[in-house]
Amino acid sequence: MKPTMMTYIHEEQATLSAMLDRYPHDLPEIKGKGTWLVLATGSSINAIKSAKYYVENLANVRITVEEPFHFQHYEKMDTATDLVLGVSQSGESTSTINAIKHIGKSFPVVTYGLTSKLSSELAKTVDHAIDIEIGEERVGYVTKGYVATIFKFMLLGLYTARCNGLITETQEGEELAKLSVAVKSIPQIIDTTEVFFEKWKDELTASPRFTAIGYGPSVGVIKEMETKFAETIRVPSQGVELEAFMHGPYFEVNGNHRMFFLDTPGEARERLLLLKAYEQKYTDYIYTVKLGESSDERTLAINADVDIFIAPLLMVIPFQILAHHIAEAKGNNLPQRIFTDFGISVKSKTKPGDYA
Ligand SMILES: O=P(O)(O)OC[C@H]1O[C@](O)(CO)[C@@H](O)[C@@H]1O
Repeated sequence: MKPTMMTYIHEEQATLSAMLDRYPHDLPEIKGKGTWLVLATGSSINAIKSAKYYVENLANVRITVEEPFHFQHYEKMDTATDLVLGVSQSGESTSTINAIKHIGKSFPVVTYGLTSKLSSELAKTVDHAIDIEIGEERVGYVTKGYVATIFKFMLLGLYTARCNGLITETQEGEELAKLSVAVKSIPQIIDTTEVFFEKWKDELTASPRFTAIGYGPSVGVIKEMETKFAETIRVPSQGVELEAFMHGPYFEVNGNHRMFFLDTPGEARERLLLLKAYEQKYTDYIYTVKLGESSDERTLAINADVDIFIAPLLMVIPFQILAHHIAEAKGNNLPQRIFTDFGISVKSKTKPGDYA
């Protein structure tokens, strides 16, 4: 039988747990490098945005995350940059490979690549390749590889903190224990999402438009909702940062709009709740994905003991499942691949994806 998104979603817990067991495995010892540039596109850039704050806080580094094509052609390299990391699950996204080649030729900076394919062009291009450790994901709408990319980057941050003496061995162990708690909660998140989908299936499936709103570390999550819903459900879907939504996009809201609010602790939460209450006057279709508990039936509560920096690893899982289920309920035949010549035609990939 062909694997589906759900096949890989159900493998997420075991995969991440095995990565934890192998830690620090193939992670490089990065010492004395404080200004990192990360280049990635699609789900890979969303994954890095999701892990960025965790890594920055722990490893005391400054991370700039950029779209590689735009960066290569229009941005100016910060000469303080002392590490460049290209992230591509397939290792075959041309923009990431080309930007790394360009930087390697023009600047004396060490390059790393994070990929699940060590034989890929990205892996061959960089000075040091790091394995995402999932093997190949044979469904193009990536799920397991997405959370594994977040996780591996988090583990890289943790190991870097340790290598630079920023945390003790005991603190490193405590951090690994926190990550383990997060990983153990995945089956419960899957179950909760299944119940949520069954309840709201009809109105979600009938939606002409989806918007997700969040802030801080959740921005990676809402951006991945945008990517995953567009790839699978194939109706306009947008992830908008909370404050950005308040400066224009709110004019678009109408009674058909389905809106997801990502409710996480933080200073910005008051504004999120104000916005949610405001929009509830204009559409009935407001849903919340919340860290913690809730008795509200339109809230999908992720009851896991994680902080806001680890939360993006878990909060994306409901969106992965909803993307799959809503697409199937709409009658989109996901195993039937479409636009198979796209990547080569527009030169966004070095080769067609090897999908089931
Ligand atoms: O992580 P990669 O392999 O560079 O892929 C980036 C993006 O490109 C796609 O494969 C589409 O071309 C997306 O599914 C993916 O998110």
